[in-house]
Order: sequence, then structure tokens, then C-alpha cells
Amino acid sequence: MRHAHPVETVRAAEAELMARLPEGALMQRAAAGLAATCARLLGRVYGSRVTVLVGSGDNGGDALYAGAALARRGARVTAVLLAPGKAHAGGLAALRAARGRVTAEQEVGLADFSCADLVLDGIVGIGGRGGLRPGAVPYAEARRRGVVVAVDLPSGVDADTGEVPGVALRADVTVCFGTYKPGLLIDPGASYAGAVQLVDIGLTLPQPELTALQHADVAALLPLPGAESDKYRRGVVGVAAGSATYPGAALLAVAGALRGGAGAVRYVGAAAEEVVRRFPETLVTEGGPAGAGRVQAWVVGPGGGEGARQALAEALASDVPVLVDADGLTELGRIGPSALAGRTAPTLLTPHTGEAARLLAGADGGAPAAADDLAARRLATARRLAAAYRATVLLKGSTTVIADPGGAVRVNPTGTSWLATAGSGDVLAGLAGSLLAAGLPPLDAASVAAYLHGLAGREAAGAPGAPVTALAVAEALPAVWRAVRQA
Ligand SMILES: NC(=O)C1=CN([C@@H]2O[C@H](COP(=O)(O)OP(=O)(O)OC[C@H]3O[C@@H](n4cnc5c(N)ncnc54)[C@H](O)[C@@H]3O)[C@@H](O)[C@H]2O)[C@@H](O)CC1
Ligand SMILES: Nc1ncnc2c1ncn2[C@@H]1O[C@H](COP(=O)(O)OP(=O)(O)O)[C@@H](O)[C@H]1O
Ligand SMILES: [K+]
Repeated sequence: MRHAHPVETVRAAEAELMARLPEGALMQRAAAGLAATCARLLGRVYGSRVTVLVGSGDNGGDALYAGAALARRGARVTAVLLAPGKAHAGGLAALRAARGRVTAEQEVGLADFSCADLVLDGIVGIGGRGGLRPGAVPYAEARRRGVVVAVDLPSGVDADTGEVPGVALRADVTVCFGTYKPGLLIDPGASYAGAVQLVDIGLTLPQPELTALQHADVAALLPLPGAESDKYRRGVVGVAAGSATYPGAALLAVAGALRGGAGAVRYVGAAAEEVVRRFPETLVTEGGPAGAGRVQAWVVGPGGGEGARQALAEALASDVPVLVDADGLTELGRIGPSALAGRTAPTLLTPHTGEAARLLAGADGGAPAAADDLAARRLATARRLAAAYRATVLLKGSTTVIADPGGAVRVNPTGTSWLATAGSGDVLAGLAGSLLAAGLPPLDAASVAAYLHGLAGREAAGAPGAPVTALAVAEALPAVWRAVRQA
């Protein structure tokens, strides 16, 4: 499990550790880890060209000490001071002592930047506010031939949210200290970070609110049949999806549900004939969720069309977990959070940002939000929805973020934009519903589903990648289950 902590928590842990260590020791640890990664990336340090972009804080200090370490090993290092007079004094002295060059001239800095084998971005770290300041913007736009290594965080990315309020410097590798910052895991910030490496500097940190699953975590959560299992004990997932206009959504949700670990899939809706023809293992019931037989969790809404309102009302009236997607979310947005007020079992909402905008419009009375703005503030959006509806929210898109109303957040690391294809969300809904029916709590069901769905998207796209269909994503699920269990 990867853990991320907000700046306030990191600072408190740093202060506590610094009080027990000789002055500067923590920065030396950070710089040593940073220099080791740079040396690995360079392969041959001696004779290589390294440019260090230096801002006014300790982030620049880390970069300067790492630059000094590389200079001592024979690299030709130039420090470019973006805030001359404010650069970290100790780091600057160390670089000079190692015979590094120092300049404050932008023209020289830009020329150096463009021909360096490696650039260290020490402009700003967790102390940053807003995007890059004007003096640093040309570096984000300049030609580059070497690898750019961000120190702790790509400059211009908000550490706590992943928001990029202005221009940011894109990195190939980010070396972060002590813990991941949320901004390294959540887009758009995550897309600036490249490959992220964590350097342990000995911080003692509390349980994180924000986590990202890895293979071993998912493997431990997957519902597996035991010797005494039967289909009911494994869980029956009810799928209320599809309509005369959108029968395909029913097929795709059922396809996802069949590969999610429940013992059986029960379908209700207008596409029963198509569903049984394609998936004869599906149980089909006439009418809506209210009259269906035993079900441990409902999936309502994919392609639900005009039937979504009634199906939603019936599913929400049940005492089992309900996943609401697509047309179900549109109906829910019309009513607002009061629709969930009487529920005794958990509810999981799976909006994309357009649906999130509609849900918010029906929720907390705030100003109407555009989907693009919500996408730029993914963490805040998922949290706001979870709080307003008192439900678990899986916000889909470039980084899928899952927020529990209690405050816990999971970020999915496996996504791929090949999944941006019609119907792949229906597969995800069926898959997550199946995991709910198998007994996983909503945060786990949603984050395991997003994880497997992302891997299945990659598996279906192959390497170097080709367009995928939603059904191919569903069909790739058994292979990714195996891959996760084998890891
Ligand atoms: N405190 C410590 O002992 C440690 C700190 N570490 C490093 O220190 C960093 C935090 O250092 P600081 O608290 O000094 O903060 P930063 O170095 O991240 O930035 C603060 C400085 O940047 C300026 N600034 C803010 N926003 C800016 C922007 N958008 N563009 C340009 N300048 C901007 C501020 O005026 C301030 O002078 C971490 O990210 C990490 O790299 C590590 O060395 C680990 C140990
Ligand atoms: N840019 C992207 N990068 C990664 N995943 C994406 C991107 N855009 C969409 N996705 C994923 O693709 C799926 C699309 O779901 P959705 O928007 O509901 O489509 P549909 O309604 O057609 O099924 C979601 O799992 C979402 O997270
Ligand atoms: K930085």
C-alpha cells in the first residue's frame, strides 16, 4: 500500500524528527537519496552535465546538496538561482566547495537547461503556492534533452491536491521524501511527476487518510471461494441496467459482474433476452429490483434510460448495498441527498465528472460547477460528494479517486486513457457491484474494482497499445485476477 500525507502532517513529522537530530541532518538524508537516484539515472556521473534549478527554500537546499555530491563525483554542475540572494546558504556553499558553477542569468540558465544530461528541479517543494512564477515559466516551455528530476514534487503542482493552478515543470522522475504527497498520485499533478521514487528519511507518520493499493493489497482483498462455498454464500449481485434504447449497457454491466467474484448475477430490466442469449449463466427476473429474489448488492443505472427512476427507487428501498451509476446518478441528482437518507446499507456512487456536476447541483447548494473544473480538483470533488450524499464516491477519469464519507480516500494507480471508450464504465459498475455482493465494504469494493478495471484496460490494449472495446476489458478481467494473485 502506498501512503500519502498532506503537507501539514509532513511538517509536523519533520519538526519532531529534526528536534532529535543534529541540525541539517534531515536535509543531508534527503540530498543523499536524491543524489543516489541521479547517479543511477546518469549511469556515468563523471563528465556528465547537470543543471540545478534553485528556488528560495529548502527544496533548493536539497537540490544544491545533491548537485554538490554529483560535482564531487566529477559531474559538471551548474546551479541556476531563480531567487538570487535567497538560495539556501549551506547548499550553495557546498556546491561552490565542490567546484560547481553558479549563475543567476536566465539566458545562461536556459541554455544550460536545454543541453544538460540531467536537470534537478529544486524550484519549490511542499512550500509552494500557485503555479510557477514568471521567471521560472520559460523552463517549463524550453527544449530539453536530458532527464528532469523533480525534488520532492514537480514545481507548480499543489502538494495536497494535485491541482496545477498555473504552469508546472514536467518531470521524468520525482524523488519524494518521507511519504508520497497526494499531489503525486492525483491528476493533473500526477501526470507531471513521471516515475515517483520514495526516499525514507526516517519520519514517523500517522495512519494516512489517502492510500493507493498495490498488487499485494488487492490480492488480499479479492473474494475467493472456500471449500464450503455455494453461489449464495459467494454473493448474488443484482443488475438493473439497460433499456430498449441502450440494451448494450446491460450486457456490459453483466459482463463485468460475472467476472467480479460474486456467485451469481441476477438481471432485471428491458434487455433480458439479449442478456441471456449472450450470458446464459445469468439469472433473469421479471419486474424491478423490488420483486427480484435474493440479492446481496444492487447495481442500478447503466443505460437505464426511462426505467432508471423506478429501478433506483426500488433498489434504494432495499437493505443491501447499492451502486448507482449513469442514468441512476442523473435521477439521484434530481432528488438530491435526501434520496439516501433512510438507507441502512451503504451506497456507492460512480460518477464521471459530468455526472458529478449534476449530483452537486442537486446537493449542497453551491455554485454550479463545470465538469472540467471538477476534473481539475478531483480530490476535493470526490470528498465534497461523499460528504454531501454520505455515500462512498468513485469519481472516474484520468485518476480515479474513491472517497468514503468517513474521510478515507483511495487513489487508483492502474488507470489508462484507453479506458475512455464507450461502455467501459458499465463494466466497472458491474465489477464493483459484484465485489460489493461478495461482501467487500464499499471503499474496498470500489478501489479493487478500479484497480482491476485499469489493469484489464492495459491488458486489453496491449503494448505499445491499441484501441480497446469495453467487452474486451471485461474479458481481460480473469487474466488480471491471476496476475494480481501471482505477484
Ligand atoms: N524541513 C526539512 O528538514 C526538510 C525539508 N525538505 C525539503 O524542503 C522542502 C520544503 O522547504 P520549504 O518549506 O523551505 O519550502 P519550499 O522550498 O518548497 O518553498 C518555499 C519557498 O518558495 C517560495 N515560493 C512559494 N511558492 C512559490 C512559487 N510558486 N514559485 C516560486 N517560489 C515560490 C516561498 O516564498 C518560499 O521562499 C521540501 O519540499 C523538501 O524538498 C527535505 O530536505 C527533507 C527535510
Ligand atoms: N483519461 C482517462 N484516463 C484513464 N481512465 C479514463 C479516462 N477517461 C475515462 N477513463 C475511465 O474510463 C471509464 C469510462 O467510464 P464512463 O465515463 O462511465 O463511460 P461509459 O458511460 O461510456 O461507460 C471509467 O472507468 C473512467 O475512469
Ligand atoms: K521541486
